[in-house]
Amino acid sequence: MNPDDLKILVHGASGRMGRAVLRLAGERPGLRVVAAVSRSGEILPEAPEVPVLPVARLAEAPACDLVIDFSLPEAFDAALAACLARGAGLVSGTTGLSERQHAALDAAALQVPVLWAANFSAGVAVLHALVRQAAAALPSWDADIVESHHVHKKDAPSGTALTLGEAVVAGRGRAPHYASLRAGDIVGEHLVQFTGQGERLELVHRATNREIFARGALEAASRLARRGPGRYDFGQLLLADGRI
Ligand SMILES: NC(=O)C1=CN([C@@H]2O[C@H](COP(=O)(O)OP(=O)(O)OC[C@H]3O[C@@H](n4cnc5c(N)ncnc54)[C@H](OP(=O)(O)O)[C@@H]3O)[C@@H](O)[C@H]2O)C=CC1
Ligand SMILES: O=C(O)C1=N[C@H](C(=O)O)C[C@H](O)C1
Repeated sequence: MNPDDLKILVHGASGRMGRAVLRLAGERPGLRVVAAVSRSGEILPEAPEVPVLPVARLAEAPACDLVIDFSLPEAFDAALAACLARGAGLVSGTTGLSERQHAALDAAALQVPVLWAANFSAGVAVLHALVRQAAAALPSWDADIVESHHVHKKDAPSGTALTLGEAVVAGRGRAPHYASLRAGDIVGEHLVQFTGQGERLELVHRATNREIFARGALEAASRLARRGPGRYDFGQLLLADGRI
């Protein structure tokens, strides 16, 4: 893969995130969307010059270096298969994946670079470390994670809530409780709350524009271009020198 001319296929292109990726990809030098895949195969106004294939014709998509996937669990297997068939890397933000699908990501990482992240925002990348630190310092306090999203979101708890829950477990060995709210057009909010006797610690992240996730995924794609096969972590890739 040529890191100065990275050829990208966008999977789940007609969705909220797919369209944001198409809209913003043009801003990034060294990166080119060569095709998009959606269920209908209709040309998308965000990138009218990009050929769009219906999912049934994914195999006909042109060669690419990386697939950026924001779809749904039922569509995800096809995106991963397309990567393996082309020797292309994968940047995926699809949440609600099954254990089998996470195992398939591990297996694919033996052949191609793979980066799956439940959240491509810089703030949540930092929040993980804070949550782990708080959980380790407050092992006897109650831990709860409350996530709020728009009414169209299908999975609950959100992928971010679950990975923040993993940080809680890493810190104190016990899982938190989860609560999910679906309301209006909330882009994505996560509250991690530690409650003791007479005091409460709250760590909150609020996304107010989903373009931050699209920018994060494009940034991940650019950074993955210089890497070989393996499983990569968004936080580690982004915070390689400890800061954004
Ligand atoms: N990691 C992160 O930072 C973020 C992750 N997400 C996650 O990204 C995913 C997409 O979110 P969002 O864009 O809001 O969702 P949308 O529902 O808007 O988009 C989903 C996309 O997947 C396509 N799709 C659905 N079912 C199938 C199928 N059976 N076969 C092929 N394609 C299919 C849809 O096509 P069609 O238009 O035809 O329905 C659409 O293009 C979700 O899992 C969400 O949780 C979201 C934001 C940030
Ligand atoms: O579906 C969404 O919108 C979002 N999904 C991700 C998740 O499940 O955590 C990330 C973000 O919160 C938006």
